[in-house]
Amino acid sequence: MPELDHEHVAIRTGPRSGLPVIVAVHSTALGQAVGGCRVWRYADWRDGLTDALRLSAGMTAKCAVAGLANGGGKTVVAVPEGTELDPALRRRVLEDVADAVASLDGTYATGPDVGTSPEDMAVIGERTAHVFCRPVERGGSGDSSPATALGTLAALRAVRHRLHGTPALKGARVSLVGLGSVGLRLAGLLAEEGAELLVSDIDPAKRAPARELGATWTSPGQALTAEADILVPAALGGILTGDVVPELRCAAIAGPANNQLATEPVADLLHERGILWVPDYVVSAGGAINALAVELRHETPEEARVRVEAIEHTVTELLHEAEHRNVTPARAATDLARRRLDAARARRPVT
Ligand SMILES: NC(=O)c1ccc[n+]([C@@H]2O[C@H](COP(=O)([O-])OP(=O)(O)OC[C@H]3O[C@@H](n4cnc5c(N)ncnc54)[C@H](O)[C@@H]3O)[C@@H](O)[C@H]2O)c1
Repeated sequence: MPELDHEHVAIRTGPRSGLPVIVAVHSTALGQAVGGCRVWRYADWRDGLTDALRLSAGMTAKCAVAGLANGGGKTVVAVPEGTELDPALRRRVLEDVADAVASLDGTYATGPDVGTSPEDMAVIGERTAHVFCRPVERGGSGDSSPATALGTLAALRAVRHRLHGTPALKGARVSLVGLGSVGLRLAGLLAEEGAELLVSDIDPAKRAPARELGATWTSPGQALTAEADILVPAALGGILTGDVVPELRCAAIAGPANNQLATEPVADLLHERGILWVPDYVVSAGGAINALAVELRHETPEEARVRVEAIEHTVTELLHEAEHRNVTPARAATDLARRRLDAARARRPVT
């Protein structure tokens, strides 16, 4: 059994909702732990706990590599199969989450994730100040997707530079899987830059906006294995499997979709095939960077934008280090996170 390396894990049956509310604080070595609130269906609440442990550790790495003075945490509400989350129950769930977050005295702040929205964060904000991304009119920084898309664009510039010696994306062949909140915005930014876009989504309604951008529409399966300079996963996780790797015809992969690798060793398979894979948690950090800059540091949108665009520099440095040490960018990223965490722990004596 692996060791528990989380600072604090709180599991309670929500007194109002009766549903399992799990808050995992992985690390506060760099500062207050941050990470979204996932409200999702699980066959067994223990699967929700596994998710919370994994996702909160991922947030620690994300913040550390992005150079943020924050640690990682996550909230999971494990909704049992067959439970209908009507508006009344949803409110009770959010109030239970708010009280669980408040009980941690500011060591952790939550935000939106799969199954929650900025509006939900406003409900949580009625009971605790430790919440990010409420709607702008309710005092938050709102939807994080625009900043996530902008940060992904910055990562793509770094990849393009590494592949072709220029950060300009004009003429770059980009294959994008998933035209949701982030993917569609990113497609728009790439179209403005003059990239050659191949796009896909399981939702046929996304075909019309794709056409408006002048992008070529294809099926998700074909987009995944299309000949391209850069493949951009922007839908759900797990699309890079051991079986898919031999079929890929792209030079690099960089996208915001969480947990793209079906299993960790796929990073090595990609490396062996000479395909550059930039870890998703590095590429997708723009939303968190923006929310923390605006809400914690009270920076202007322009100052926050500069921080988000610095993802280009972060990725450039990572790719440089990976090449220099002949390791995968994934390895270079985890090593960087570990160095920053170790340095922070060494500075902060145990009380
Ligand atoms: N929104 C953010 O700020 C943010 C931040 C960090 C990471 N992410 C990650 O980025 C990804 C996209 O986020 P989003 O907010 O745009 O989500 P979203 O739900 O708005 O969009 C996802 C899109 O993917 C499509 N899709 C689902 N399965 C697909 C498949 N098999 N093939 C092709 N398309 C498929 C959906 O139809 C939808 O259009 C997610 O993995 C998310 O966890 C998002």
